[in-house]
Parts: sequence; structure tokens; C-alpha cells
Amino acid sequence: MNLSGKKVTLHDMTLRDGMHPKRHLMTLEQMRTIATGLDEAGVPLIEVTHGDGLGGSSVNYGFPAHTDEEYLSAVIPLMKQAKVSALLLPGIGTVDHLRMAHELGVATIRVATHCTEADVSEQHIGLAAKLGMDTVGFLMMSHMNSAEGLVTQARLMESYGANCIYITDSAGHMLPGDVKEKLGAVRDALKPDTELGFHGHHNLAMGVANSIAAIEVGATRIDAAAAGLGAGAGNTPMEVLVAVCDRMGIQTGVDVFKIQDVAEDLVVPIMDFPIRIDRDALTLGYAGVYGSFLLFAKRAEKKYGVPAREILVEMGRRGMVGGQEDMIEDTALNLAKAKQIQGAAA
Ligand SMILES: C[C@H](O)CC(=O)C(=O)O
Ligand SMILES: [Mn+2]
Repeated sequence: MNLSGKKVTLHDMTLRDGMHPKRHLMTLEQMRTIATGLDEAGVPLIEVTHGDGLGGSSVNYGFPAHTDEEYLSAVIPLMKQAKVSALLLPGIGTVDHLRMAHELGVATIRVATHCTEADVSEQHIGLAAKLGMDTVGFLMMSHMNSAEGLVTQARLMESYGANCIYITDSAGHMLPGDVKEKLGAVRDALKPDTELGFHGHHNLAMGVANSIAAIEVGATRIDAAAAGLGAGAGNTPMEVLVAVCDRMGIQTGVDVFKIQDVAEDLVVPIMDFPIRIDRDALTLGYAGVYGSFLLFAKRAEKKYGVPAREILVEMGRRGMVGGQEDMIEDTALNLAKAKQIQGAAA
């Protein structure tokens, strides 16, 4: 398909999804430096918060180095052209967090729910729209719902006031055919003025291909992270996506070489480990497991001696979704116990 001349808004995830592999411990200086680099490269929208969104700081999700308020206050005043967004999962983030973000100058709020639970987003989407914010509904783990089911959920978010709906491949499980089917159906069902977005993870190395498939069926906002810094095998790598879009004539407004330098010079050096498709990240994609479970499963492997891959496969089999991080320990303990029983019987 000829996409030449199409315009898309690239939305950077490095400083929000990238908080997962950083265990939410980015310094204010790292945030400032990377955000400034992204702004200079022409990235129009940059997400900043705890990896699990506003209010994510907790025993369940992990305590960050700084509060959302501190991160947002550090970044927003430095931006010359980029706008800043914040993620909010109802139940983790509250309307007070939303108001705080608005007061600090956050332009875009993304209200995220599991892909069958859009009804819990009404209050937050309604308030953000009332405040005049760019208001996005973000349907996580979208591989777990059918195209028709996603249409119903997307319409709900649109009816609450969202001006953009995201289909989110949190597990990096979707293939380009799935993306076209699901986003195509949602595009057809939404009002023409409502934008469509796609958020990919690279666990099956499909981040760029899926993003292009999304653009083909009408997505105008695409998420990506510099050097892919994000949960699991990371998000769609921004510098690769920008280069591919450039070759295809898709207009992103992002400078091909400047974004490469941000990835290489600013983001790769702060990685605590290489963001790559190792066997555990690959298993996330293969078994359809929530990306941010990866580090929890690796920690449980060390604690209980059960391979992370086995824990992740079991989490996928049991259909665990975001918010059920505590079930990772539970699953690991049960698998360890089953192994002990098997060992004793042998
Ligand atoms: C809270 C999650 O990290 C949101 C996200 O980026 C995803 O579901 O993917
Ligand atoms: Mn993500």
C-alpha cells in the first residue's frame, strides 16, 4: 500500500514504558536529558510518569526514584515544541492525580483499562475532556478481545469523551494480520474525527511491522521508544520506525539521525540490561503475557528456582492481566511445590 504523504503523530514511551526495565528508578537528570533530546529531534509527544502511570508508586508496582509530580515538573518547562502526556489507570491513578497533571501542564491524558473493562474509564475520561485535555482511551492487552469486542469497548470510551482510542498490544503477541483486523474494525466504528492509535511491544519482533499495518488501516498515532526502552523486549524502536516511515514517505516530523543519536548516546547507556528478545521476553509474546510481568517473573525465578519462562507460560495459560502482579509469586510457589512433589515421587 502506498502510504506516501500520510502524516502520523509519534508518541514517545521511553520515559514511561521505559520506566519498567529501569524499575521506575530513572533520575530527574536522565529524564531531563532524554526529553530534551527527543524534543530537539522533533518528537511531538512524550509520555512521562511511573511505568504504571500516575499513582503507580506502590508495593505492587514498585517505588520510583521520584514522584510523578517531580518528573513532570522537571520535564515540562524544558520542552520547546513537544507536548507531554501522562498515563492513568483508573484504580491506580485518581481524579486528583489527573487534576495535578493538568495543573502542571500535561496536555494529553491516556486513560488505560484492560481491553474488556472500558466502563471503568468513564469518570477519568469525562473529567479530562471537561478540562479540555487531549483525551485518549487506551485498551490494554487487546489480543485478548475480538475485533467486535474491541469495537464495543472503543465506542464506550468515545462516548465518555475520548478523542482518540488506542489498541494496545501489551503482550507483543499480535501479528500484522491481527493488527489490521482489529484496528480496521475499530477505525470503521469510530466517528471520523476520533483518532486511532497503536501501541506495540517488540516481543515477536513485530513492533515496526505492526505499526505500519496500523497506519495502513488508518491509525494516526503510533507509540515507540528510543532504543526500544520499554517493558518486555521493549516498545517499537522509535529510531527504526522513523527510518522506515521516512523510506515509505510517511511524515513523522522526526529527524532520522537525531533520533538515532538519542537512542544510541542517551538511552542505551542508561539501560540496566540489554533490551532484547531473550527467551523470557519471547515467551511473553508467544504466550500472550503482559509485558511488565517480565522482571517480576525473573525475580521469582531467583527466589523459588522455577524458570521465568515456566512462570510466564503458566500466567498466560491462566489468562492473568495487568494488576495481577501478586499472582506471579503465587504461580511460582505453586510450580515449585509441584516440582517438589514430582521429585519426591520419582
Ligand atoms: C501500564 C502498562 O505498562 C501500559 C502499557 O504500556 C501496556 O499495556 O503496554
Ligand atoms: Mn506498553
